[in-house]
Amino acid sequence: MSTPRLVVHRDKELMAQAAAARLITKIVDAQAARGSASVVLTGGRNGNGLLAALGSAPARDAIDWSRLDLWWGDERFLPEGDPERNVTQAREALLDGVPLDPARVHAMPASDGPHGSDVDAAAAAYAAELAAAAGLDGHGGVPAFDVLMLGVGPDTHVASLFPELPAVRETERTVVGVRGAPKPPPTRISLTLPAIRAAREVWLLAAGEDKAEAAAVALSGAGEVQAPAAGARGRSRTLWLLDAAAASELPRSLYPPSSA
Ligand SMILES: O=C(O)[C@H](O)[C@@H](O)[C@H](O)[C@H](O)COP(=O)(O)O
Repeated sequence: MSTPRLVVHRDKELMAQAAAARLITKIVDAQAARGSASVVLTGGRNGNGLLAALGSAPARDAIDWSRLDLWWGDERFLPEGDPERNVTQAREALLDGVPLDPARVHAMPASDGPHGSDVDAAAAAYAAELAAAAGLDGHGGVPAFDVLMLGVGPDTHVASLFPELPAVRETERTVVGVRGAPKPPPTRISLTLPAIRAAREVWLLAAGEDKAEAAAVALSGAGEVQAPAAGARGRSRTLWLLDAAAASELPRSLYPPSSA
């Protein structure tokens, strides 16, 4: 697993804009190299802020939207179209404004979909969809994601993997149902750490004072069960994209030289 590298930006707006520019370049390079790109989106304010920044980026249409596969790291298990669903918020922030191939937008099942209220069946269906798309360069039953993005919770959760809860301890399955999540709504679907760690690159987004303690804990050697963000590593790169407020409690030794 790759060692986390940090980039600290002045504020959360600049972090979102810089992360969006970074994502555009990553997608364009992947499409040039392999003909398509595969990205895992995250819910939350930082994740949606990045999508909104991408939508207003001058270079956004350097991306061939028709050759982009989008997946989700987690989803709130709510009815289709619920404003609290991550896919609903992503559509509003960006997706409805760009010419994606609908067949390549892989939303996680809703609670009024074919699996009804059975969140475990819905999670298993998404795992099967990932496995079917894994292909020859897939890894551990999921596609070789070019970038997997994760917002970081104040308690160090990523996706819907919360400290000490069963989902963060999962070592076999790639997708699980989550009940009793401390962040509402309580029922969710989430990629597991094995699925997250199959990604080529994992980018963790942490902006705001309320993430300072989580960043410091996750980057200071905490275990992944106590601090799930600590276990979110990419096969070739792990990048923490922070603003100064979220980086304010990091040990000075962890600060990247450029932001000293
Ligand atoms: O479904 C969700 O709620 C998200 O996927 C969750 O993991 C989020 O990314 C973090 O809680 C950070 O959220 P903020 O960026 O809003 O702080």
